[in-house]
Amino acid sequence: MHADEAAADRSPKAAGHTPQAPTDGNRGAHATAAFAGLATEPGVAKPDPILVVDNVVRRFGGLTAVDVEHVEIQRGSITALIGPNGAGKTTFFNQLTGFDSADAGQWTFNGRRINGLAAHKIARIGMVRTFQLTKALSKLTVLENMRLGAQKQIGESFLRALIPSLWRDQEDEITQRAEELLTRFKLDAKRGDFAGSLSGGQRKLLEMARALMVGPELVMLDEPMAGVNPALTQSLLGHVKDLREQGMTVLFVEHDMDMVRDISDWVVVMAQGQVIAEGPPGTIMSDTRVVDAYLGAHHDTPLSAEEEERQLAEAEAELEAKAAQEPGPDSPETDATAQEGAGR
Ligand SMILES: Nc1ncnc2c1ncn2[C@@H]1O[C@H](COP(=O)(O)OP(=O)(O)OP(=O)(O)O)[C@@H](O)[C@H]1O
Repeated sequence: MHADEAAADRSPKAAGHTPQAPTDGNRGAHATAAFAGLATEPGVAKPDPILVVDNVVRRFGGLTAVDVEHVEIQRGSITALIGPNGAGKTTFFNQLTGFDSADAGQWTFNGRRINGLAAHKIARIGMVRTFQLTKALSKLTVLENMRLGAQKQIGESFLRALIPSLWRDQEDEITQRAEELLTRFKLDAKRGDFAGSLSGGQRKLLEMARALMVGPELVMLDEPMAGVNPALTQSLLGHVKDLREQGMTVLFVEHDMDMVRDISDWVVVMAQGQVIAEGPPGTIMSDTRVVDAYLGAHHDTPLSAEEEERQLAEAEAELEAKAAQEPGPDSPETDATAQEGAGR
């Protein structure tokens, strides 16, 4: 069996779930169409959500880092999760993927409740994530990192331990899949290098490739562009779009608004732990709630030309009045000050 197929067999798709993604190679257009006509309000229901989140709360002492009432992530789409620093995006990712325990809330993946499940179990059923700071193990080679990604996420089965041939077959499959992914991400030439020798961007690629080892349905990327040099930016963007083309759903946290505008079908905005807005990228970027959340202030509407003129004239008059009160350059006071300064 082809390694890709093997991985797919482990996914919930093989367990009977049938995603409604089209197969005509234009999933971007289909994703956009899926959002057409939706209200751009926080918590709006999606036509075919893969992830549904309800009332998730995470507190750190007196600080409520996450307090998300309801959010749905549309299957087969690329959804961006944006918000100012400290909005709670990473903490929210940590709750959903089992890397931290929420104080309250429940969420379902493909209709199955997964709150309370351990991170590796969530990964095994098809929901994986990458980290803001890459977790590649620097003293292991690129290939070993890939293989470890699969092993950790697939886990040890009783049957596998009992039947050595089954074990070897799976080892071969894992290596084959790792090699294929490394080729796809143009890291094959680096397979024997220590992960620690890779550039920031290559590490991001390795992390993304490693996440794909389990054949996931939902890929969650935490700031995929952070620390990536411009030469690799396009390549990374291409890989993210490619995930959607292959039928996966992508949810990513990002500060780079060019990337958000370029690749996302839908944008969810968080501020102070809550979802404050949702909508298509074009609409969201001009939403005053979003602008306010980012700039942390309320803004006046732009000044009219007359008002601008009036305020300028007022400021100039004020400056002139101040200058008239101040001593001139030839005054004795100024000379004394100048001599004082020269002696220091
Ligand atoms: N382990 C922790 N202990 C205490 N406070 C924490 C912890 N993790 C996060 N926080 C706090 O929770 C809030 C949300 O942080 P979080 O990192 O989730 O925000 P973010 O939106 O991902 O920010 P950024 O865009 O800067 O990564 C912040 O005020 C942060 O200081």
